[in-house]
Amino acid sequence: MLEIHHFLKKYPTGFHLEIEFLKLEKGIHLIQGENGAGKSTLFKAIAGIQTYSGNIILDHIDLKKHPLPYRQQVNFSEAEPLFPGFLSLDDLIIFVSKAKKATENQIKVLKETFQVSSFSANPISTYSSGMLKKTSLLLAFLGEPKLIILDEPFTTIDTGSQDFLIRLIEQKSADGVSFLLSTHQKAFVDLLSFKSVHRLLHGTMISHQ
Ligand SMILES: Nc1ncnc2c1ncn2[C@@H]1O[C@H](COP(=O)(O)OP(=O)(O)OP(=O)(O)O)[C@@H](O)[C@H]1O
Repeated sequence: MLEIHHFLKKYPTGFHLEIEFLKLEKGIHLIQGENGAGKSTLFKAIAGIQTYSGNIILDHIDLKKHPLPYRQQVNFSEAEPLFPGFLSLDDLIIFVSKAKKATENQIKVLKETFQVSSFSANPISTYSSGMLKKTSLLLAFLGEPKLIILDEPFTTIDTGSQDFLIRLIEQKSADGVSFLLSTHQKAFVDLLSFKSVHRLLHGTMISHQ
């Protein structure tokens, strides 16, 4: 499904993340690591919003050679999402649905699932942190991605929302969608069945299974 070759990302601060080779088969994958280990850096690169050296390939599509078809297949919810405050979730749904080719029915189901209808027409500047997180998570499920990257998806959302997010991930995974997840919350590691688990340690990746 996803292959990474000769990956290198260096920041001016001196931090560098290096992955010689990584192959992830279809399934749910966990990336662990302490604060600052490089998880978000890796996720942003795989999502196509971070420069890097090397190659990232999803189902034979190289991100650098074919950025548009690649990005059509990969959705990303950031750990701390930022959106223009004057837009509403409904505005973002219209924009992202066009880019990701989401159907009206899918939008309706996702709005019901994430229970966002009470605030989705309001400007994002008025959202609580949980509403903002739901906004980012909902957008990550739009369209027909092959890979959904969820960086710390369980933070700030309430326990009911955490439960339905687990179910949604399992359901989408059963439909053939792969996931790349990070979480500092151990309880969720035990709730999902991971195909592989990897740990980043000072910019180096150690694979456990
Ligand atoms: N834009 C940037 N410019 C310079 N350094 C950065 C930048 N973004 C991240 N870093 C550095 O890269 C390293 C890895 O950061 P990253 O956000 O990828 O870690 P993380 O594993 O996601 O951490 P956390 O668990 O705290 O979210 C850190 O040392 C951080 O300071």
